[in-house]
Amino acid sequence: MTAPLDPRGGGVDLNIWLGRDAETDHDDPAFARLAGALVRVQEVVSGARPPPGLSTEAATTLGRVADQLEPYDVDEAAQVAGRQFRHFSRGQTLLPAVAVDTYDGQRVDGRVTFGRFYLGSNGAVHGGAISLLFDDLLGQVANGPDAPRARTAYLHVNFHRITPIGVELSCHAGIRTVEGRKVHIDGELCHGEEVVASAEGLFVRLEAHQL
Ligand SMILES: CCCCCCCC/C=C\CCCCCCCC(=O)SCCNC(=O)CCNC(=O)[C@H](O)C(C)(C)COP(=O)(O)OP(=O)(O)OC[C@H]1O[C@@H](n2cnc3c(N)ncnc32)[C@H](O)[C@@H]1OP(=O)(O)O
Repeated sequence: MTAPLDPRGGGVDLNIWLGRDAETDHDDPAFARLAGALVRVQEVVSGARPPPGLSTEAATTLGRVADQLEPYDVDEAAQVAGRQFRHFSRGQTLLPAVAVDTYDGQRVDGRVTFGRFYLGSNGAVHGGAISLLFDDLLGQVANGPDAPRARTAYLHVNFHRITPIGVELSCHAGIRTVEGRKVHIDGELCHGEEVVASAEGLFVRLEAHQL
C-alpha cells in the first residue's frame, strides 16, 4: 500500500474509504503529492507577509503552474481530486486532513490540526471550516463501505468554545439512529477533554434514481 500523505507529517490514516475497492481505481500517488504540495502552499500563503517583489514572483510561478495543468481539465467522472482514498483529505485540498485512528462501521475517531489556512480571526478556526469538517466526517460515516450512498439533509453545528488553530484536536462521529433512509449522526470536536464544537446531522440514503 502507498504510504499515506500527511501534509504536516506524522499520523496514520486508516482511511475508511479503503473498504470501497471499486472506488480506488482512481489511485494516483503523483496527483496526491501535487494536492499535498498545494495544501502546503495554501498554508504558507495564509500565514505569510512576504515583500511585494516576492509576492509578484510567486504569483507568476503559480500562474505558470496553473497554465501547465489547465489543458488536463476533465469532467467529474474522470477527475482524481477527492478520490485519493489512500491519502489524507483524498486529494481534496479544501478539506482539513483528518488522521483516522479507529473506525468500526458505526463510529470514527480521529485527529485533526487546523492550520493558518483555516483561521477565522483572533486565533479561532473559521466556523465554516468546522462545519466542513463535520459534514465530511459525519458524511464518511454515513457513506461507510457497506452503506448505500447518502447526502446531507441538514447539519446543525454548535460552537461551544473557540477552536484553536495549530493544535491537535480529536474528532469523533457516530451513528445515533437509522430510520429507513434517514441516518442520524452525531459528532464532536475536542481540545483535550473539552468539547469545542459538536454537530448533529441527518443524512438521507439516496434512491437508485438519485445516484
Ligand atoms: C461522486 C462519485 C465519487 C466516487 C467516490 C465517492 C466517494 C465520496 C467521497 C467522499 C464523500 C465523503 C463524505 C462527504 C459527505 C458530504 C455530503 C454532502 O455534503 S452532500 C451535499 C449537500 N447536500 C445536498 O446537496 C442534499 C440536497 N438535498 C437533497 O438531495 C434531498 O433533499 C435529499 C436527498 C436529502 C432528500 O430528498 P428526497 O426527495 O430523496 O427524500 P425526502 O422524501 O425529501 O426525505 C426523506 C426523509 O428525510 C426527511 N428529510 C429530508 N430533508 C430533511 C430536513 N432538511 N430536515 C428534516 N428531515 C428531512 C424527510 O422528511 C423524509 O422523512 P420521512 O421518510 O417522511 O420520515
